[in-house]
Amino acid sequence: MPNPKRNGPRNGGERQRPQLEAKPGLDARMAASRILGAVIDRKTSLDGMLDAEHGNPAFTALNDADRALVRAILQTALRHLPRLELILKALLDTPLPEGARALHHLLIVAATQMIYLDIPDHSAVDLAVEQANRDPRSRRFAKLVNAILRRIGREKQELLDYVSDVPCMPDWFLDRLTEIYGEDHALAIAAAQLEPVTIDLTVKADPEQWAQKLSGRVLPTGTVRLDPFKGTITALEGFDAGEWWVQDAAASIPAQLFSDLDGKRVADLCAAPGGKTAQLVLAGAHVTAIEQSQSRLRRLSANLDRLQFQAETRCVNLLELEDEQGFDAILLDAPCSSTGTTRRHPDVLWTKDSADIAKLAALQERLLRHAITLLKPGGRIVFSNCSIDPIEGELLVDKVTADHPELQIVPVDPANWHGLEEAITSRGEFRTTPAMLASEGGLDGFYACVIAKT
Ligand SMILES: C[S@@+](CC[C@H](N)C(=O)[O-])C[C@H]1O[C@@H](n2cnc3c(N)ncnc32)[C@H](O)[C@@H]1O
Repeated sequence: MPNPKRNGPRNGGERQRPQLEAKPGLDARMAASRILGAVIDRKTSLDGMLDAEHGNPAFTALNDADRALVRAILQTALRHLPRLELILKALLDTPLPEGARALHHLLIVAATQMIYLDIPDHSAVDLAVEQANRDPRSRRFAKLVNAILRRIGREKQELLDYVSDVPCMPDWFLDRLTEIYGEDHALAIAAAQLEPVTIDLTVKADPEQWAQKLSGRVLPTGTVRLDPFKGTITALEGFDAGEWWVQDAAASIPAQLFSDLDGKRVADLCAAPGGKTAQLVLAGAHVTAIEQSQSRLRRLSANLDRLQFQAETRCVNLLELEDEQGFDAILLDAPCSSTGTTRRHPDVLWTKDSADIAKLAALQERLLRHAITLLKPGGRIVFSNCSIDPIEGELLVDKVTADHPELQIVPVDPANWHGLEEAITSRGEFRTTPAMLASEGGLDGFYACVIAKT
């Protein structure tokens, strides 16, 4: 047999590639495996890789239906990762070779489809075996892939029962939550993030009427929570007319913690994509929206345009912002670990660790200390973020207020928050976790605190 590599291409220099038969759905599964690998092994955040224009090339090359499939596979796989890994471990006589990461990801993707996404077993198995055969790193394991996945098909229910009590979080995070909230609450948070994701709207006016029109209900935050529906959000009544915007119930709390904002000069310091800017404008404030990312600021402006809202926008690093006049009120919704949003962003727990949380807390402390210098005496600042670790919330506020006798926490009045009393701390801060408002389907984890400057 001649060695094609040594002899080189024969027809005028053009290399002949074997034509691989196109298999519907195979490209999507290969993209899902590759992106899963980037999340787990290289700690790359999912959002960027699933961006329609600038995302991972394996994703952007897909049609809309395949993109939706990849999203569903990845969200589901990352939500259930510890259970899926335990199932694979139970089915393997010996562990996979350490470097066989492509094989591991391929098996997780196929198992996700068979166990959690109701894809017919034969189709998932065929495609996974084909995928293994097409990848030189996994080819020699094609028979193993076939055997393991067929067993999953046969023993699905037993396997699900076997892992049903396993919390779907990395150990370091579950340990940290247990330390903060106690074991029961920590396990409730782990369970809550497996619940179906809810869609919440903040409406300009009349939530009851919008809840009726769009088939939803009004939550204690005034948010309209939609019943599960098929279709696209942008096709719903009121979207084009700018009557509402999508915003998780918890994310709507911080901007509601100011008292009268009418006519006040208010800074929204980490503003994009602008959900809270819109609330401040709606409350009658003259808003200056500060955001350091040009592309995110463009998104904020587009969102405000749709809502027919106006705000001054400035693309600047908050740490370099100066303002002689001073603001009457400031909202600082700081960049954080986002550990309260794992229902929607399950990759967070696999791409961040405790060192990231500490780094982000240090950044937030600098941002808060600078924000205080921009506030007029007599003004109020609301500090918030979507982390559920007090290092980024309660403890950080303690540290900063301890150095500033002119700052005091203004307690939130539980009487104004019927149904959410459990989310108000003894000091009067807001502290939601995904395990709260359980009868309504939960909400994101958030921290928010009102601080007055004398
Ligand atoms: C948690 S998001 C804000 C969400 C926003 N408040 C909302 O409700 O739609 C944090 C934002 O802060 C921006 N950011 C981070 N560091 C910043 C800085 N030093 N100066 C200005 N903006 C910053 C990020 O680009 C990001 O858009």
